[in-house]
Amino acid sequence: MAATALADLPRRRLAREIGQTVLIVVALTAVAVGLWAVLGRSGERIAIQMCVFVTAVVALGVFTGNSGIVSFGHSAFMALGAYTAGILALPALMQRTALPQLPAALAGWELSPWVALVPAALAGLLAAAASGLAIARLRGASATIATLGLLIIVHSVLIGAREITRGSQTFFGVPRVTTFWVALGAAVAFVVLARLYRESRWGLMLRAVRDDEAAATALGIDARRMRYLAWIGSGAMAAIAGALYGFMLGAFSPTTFYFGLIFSLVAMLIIGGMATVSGAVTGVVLVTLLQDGVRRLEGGFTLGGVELPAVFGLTTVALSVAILLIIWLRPEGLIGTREATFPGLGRLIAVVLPRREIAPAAPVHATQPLTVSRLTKSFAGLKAVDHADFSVPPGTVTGLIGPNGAGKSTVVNLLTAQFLADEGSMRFGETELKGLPAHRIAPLGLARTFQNLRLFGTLTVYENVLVAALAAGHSPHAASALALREIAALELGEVADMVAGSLPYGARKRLEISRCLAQEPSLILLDEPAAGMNPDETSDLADRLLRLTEERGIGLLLIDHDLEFVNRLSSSIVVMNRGKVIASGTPEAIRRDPAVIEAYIGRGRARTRDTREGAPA
Ligand SMILES: Nc1ncnc2c1ncn2[C@@H]1O[C@H](COP(=O)(O)OP(=O)(O)OP(=O)(O)O)[C@@H](O)[C@H]1O
Repeated sequence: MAATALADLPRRRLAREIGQTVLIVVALTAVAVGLWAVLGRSGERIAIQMCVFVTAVVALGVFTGNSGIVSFGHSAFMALGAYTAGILALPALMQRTALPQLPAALAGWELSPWVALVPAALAGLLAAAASGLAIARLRGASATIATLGLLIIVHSVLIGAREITRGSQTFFGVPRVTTFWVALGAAVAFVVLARLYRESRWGLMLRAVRDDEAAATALGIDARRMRYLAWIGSGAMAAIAGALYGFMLGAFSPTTFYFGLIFSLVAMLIIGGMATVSGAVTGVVLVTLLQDGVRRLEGGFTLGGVELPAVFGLTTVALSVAILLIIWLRPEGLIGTREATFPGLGRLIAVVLPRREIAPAAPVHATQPLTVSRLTKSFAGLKAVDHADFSVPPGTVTGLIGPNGAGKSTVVNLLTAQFLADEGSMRFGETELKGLPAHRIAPLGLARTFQNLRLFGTLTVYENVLVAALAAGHSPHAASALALREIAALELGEVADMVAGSLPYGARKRLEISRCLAQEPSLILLDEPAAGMNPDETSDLADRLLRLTEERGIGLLLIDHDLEFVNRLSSSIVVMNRGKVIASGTPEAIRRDPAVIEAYIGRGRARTRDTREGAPA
């Protein structure tokens, strides 16, 4: 991709995003209006329920889709929203009849249903803010189980608080104001909100955390905070969806918002594809149509003259079969991991959007040395790093070599707080790194790559680099210009719009370095950047790294088994063996050091990759 085409990428991406949102809104409106037009009154009812469920599933997707954590707690937020809005909007006479013992603070408000949506959202927000303190700390199955706990707790509280909710009895008399246009308007508003969030700085960072939490944290992204923000936002949105559902039903009980509801909502999200807003909407539309179709057959029907009996629960069976089929045939859901798109529309919108410029590279003027003293880390008695001492002068390339298992990667993992050090200190300039949480390391100017590539697999090359620049605190405009610069620097322009997970190996390796550079670090810890590369690729990488360090003054701590590569780049080399630093000095001095020769060859390792590729001899 030529530089001009690369500079055009953010504009095309923004146009595509706008096109995607327009496509969802138009498709949803067409289905809703179509149902009403074709089926009349019953179609209108189905369309209203479909749109209310779109608000609920889109709200659920804001957390579940972007964090990858399935939540069963969102119907609890819906219940809180429905009861809060219902109580406050209940006509006074009805309130006295249905809830004679309602506490004075809640009685007699008789709010307009639209005004009642505000306290409903607040109730969801507060409940999410409180429960999120625990849930945002968790990930995977433990987080999902915690959300299940939330659902059970809220359900029990609603049943227990009889004076406020009528307990397990039906809560009735709620004004039925969720009309077709209200439901459609809310669904469209939620779609736009969810799309804005997904493509925002916070949404992109949470998706990076979802794809690889360790890599995101190494960029300075606070994973818990990102999950917490999404949980709160989606909790408030789910409460509004719940209030609209209550205003649609007019009467409900705690059971309305229990397992049955959340099972349907999660099923819709899984069927459509939970990673995207278009997936959430597709899931709701398809499941609504499926359920409605099957419900018509539930009471029995005649097929080719044969009378088939009524089958109770056929809709639930159909939904379960649909989920099983999707999980089996297309685990990422019908829409997949990329938002549904309409290419022509994106190109049209691109014409009116401004172009971004590629930012010029500025030297970083690294001034902070890295000083490691008496650093120690044991794993179950094995001293992976044993009182290691070395330093990396600012703006220089220092090699860190040693045989397999010497402790090199563990040093990098200690420096970036992936592991906690047992003893010793690691100072970067004036700052002690020991004790800092992982996401506080990158902002100091310390970036890293991983021995086993850790990219954000569902994000594009551009988004991988963009999220690094955003995490470094740049404005969206500056981050975009920076991302383009680093993509061009590593010659990734051709693949800039491709999903990182689909790149060839060499390009992935370069992308990891490009992502580091977008943070404008003063020191990069490169863990085996040339591993798996052929000699031509390795020599090409060495040229690039030399250019980067010379032109920009960035320092490198370079780990690699290819000693020719390390020798070519490094002004000094630190050698580790069995956790200890056994030598340090210039490449020439290291090559002649008897302890180093012993470590590499003395133990009969002459045929290892290290020695083949130019071990000190
Ligand atoms: N998370 C862990 N749990 C237990 N042991 C570990 C862990 N990480 C590393 N080790 C052990 O610590 C020692 C040092 O490993 P480390 O990966 O740091 O070595 P290395 O020099 O980077 O090796 P290589 O060049 O093969 O990557 C090894 O014996 C390894 O098995």
